Amino acid sequence: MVLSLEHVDLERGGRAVLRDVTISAAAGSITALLGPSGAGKSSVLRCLVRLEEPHAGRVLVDGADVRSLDPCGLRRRVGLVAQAPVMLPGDVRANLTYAAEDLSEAQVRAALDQAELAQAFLARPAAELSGGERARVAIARALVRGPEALLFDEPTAALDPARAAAIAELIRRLAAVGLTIVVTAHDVALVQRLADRAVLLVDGAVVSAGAPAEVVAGWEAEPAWR
Ligand SMILES: Nc1ncnc2c1ncn2[C@@H]1O[C@H](COP(=O)(O)OP(=O)(O)OP(=O)(O)O)[C@@H](O)[C@H]1O
Repeated sequence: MVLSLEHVDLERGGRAVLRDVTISAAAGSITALLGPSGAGKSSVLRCLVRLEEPHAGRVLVDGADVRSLDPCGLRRRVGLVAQAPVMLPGDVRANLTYAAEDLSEAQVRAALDQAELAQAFLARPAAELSGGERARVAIARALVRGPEALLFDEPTAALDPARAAAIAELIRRLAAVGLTIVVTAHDVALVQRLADRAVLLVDGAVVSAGAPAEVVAGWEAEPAWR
């Protein structure tokens, strides 16, 4: 699935959050959105699943304007893994199937496998999970409907380096099976290790886009952005 924003302007409370943003993420690739806090990275993800409506421009999923798609159908095809995933009371199974009683056992087990969690986790109380395990449950939850793309908001921000590396490898494997991935990050090491392409956003505008090493070098050369 190809995800794109074309000349998107987004405002909140009369303030410009995204300014003429054009981004395209190729099928089966990993695109990293890099930039300072408040640059608009999460807002790009929110536009892609239509949690935000741009004031100008278009958001396209495989060439179709998201406004022409049923929002529930869109969110089945494009999964969002939030920055601080909320675990609901109950066990991991309940966390995977809430508001989705029609899911089959096979779908639940496949999502757990893809998130590289043992099936025994299904019966574990979600409240008892470690940070890394929660991250994987959140990924399984986003995978359970068989999406074509996954959006990650700072997937490794709360994890220690070893767990962060493991989640980065998992994201790589998901792209390798064809999922289109867009990930927001502050962490330049993660961007370089993970992404096929990087986009630097500053104050709501795209400042540079291209090979991760080049985009990161531009970011590091400008201390005011960090
Ligand atoms: N619910 C909201 N209401 C009003 N303004 C908001 C809201 N959420 C975010 N903003 C503002 O929109 C701008 C972009 O926020 P966004 O979360 O997209 O940035 P970000 O680059 O993802 O930042 P971070 O790295 O800190 O998560 C910021 O100035 C932020 O203060």
